[in-house]
Amino acid sequence: MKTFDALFAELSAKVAAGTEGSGTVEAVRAGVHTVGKKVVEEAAEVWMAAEHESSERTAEEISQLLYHLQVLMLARGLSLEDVYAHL
Ligand SMILES: N=c1c2ncn([C@@H]3O[C@H](COP(=O)(O)OP(=O)(O)OP(=O)(O)O)[C@@H](O)[C@H]3O)c2ncn1[C@@H]1O[C@H](COP(=O)(O)O)[C@@H](O)[C@H]1O
Repeated sequence: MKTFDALFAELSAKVAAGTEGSGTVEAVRAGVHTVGKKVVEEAAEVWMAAEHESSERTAEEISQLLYHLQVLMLARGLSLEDVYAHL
């Protein structure tokens, strides 16, 4: 099972390598404005799933929000440590 840290390491490596065919690389190239809108969209989907859908659907939407938050971190050049420092 993939963890938050393992996903971030995977995405960081893809962005650093500029891996062609990677949706993450494409999203980071699109920039903070585009990724930020996706974060807001995914957050709304988490809210709706939590209120109206199953626990499994909610967990799935949360996983997508976590992914898009990591893409936003990469687009801003933030590390896990930058964020963990505030937890
Ligand atoms: N965990 C994820 C992940 N979660 C969500 N997403 C993206 O978020 C989208 C889901 O958003 P929506 O629910 O809005 O679905 P959608 O409306 O059909 O998607 P869009 O039309 O908005 O792209 C998916 O289509 C993926 O593009 C993810 N994309 C990639 N990953 C993981 O990231 C890693 C690297 O992926 P690549 O960069 O694509 O190689 C791999 O381990 C993947 O499993």
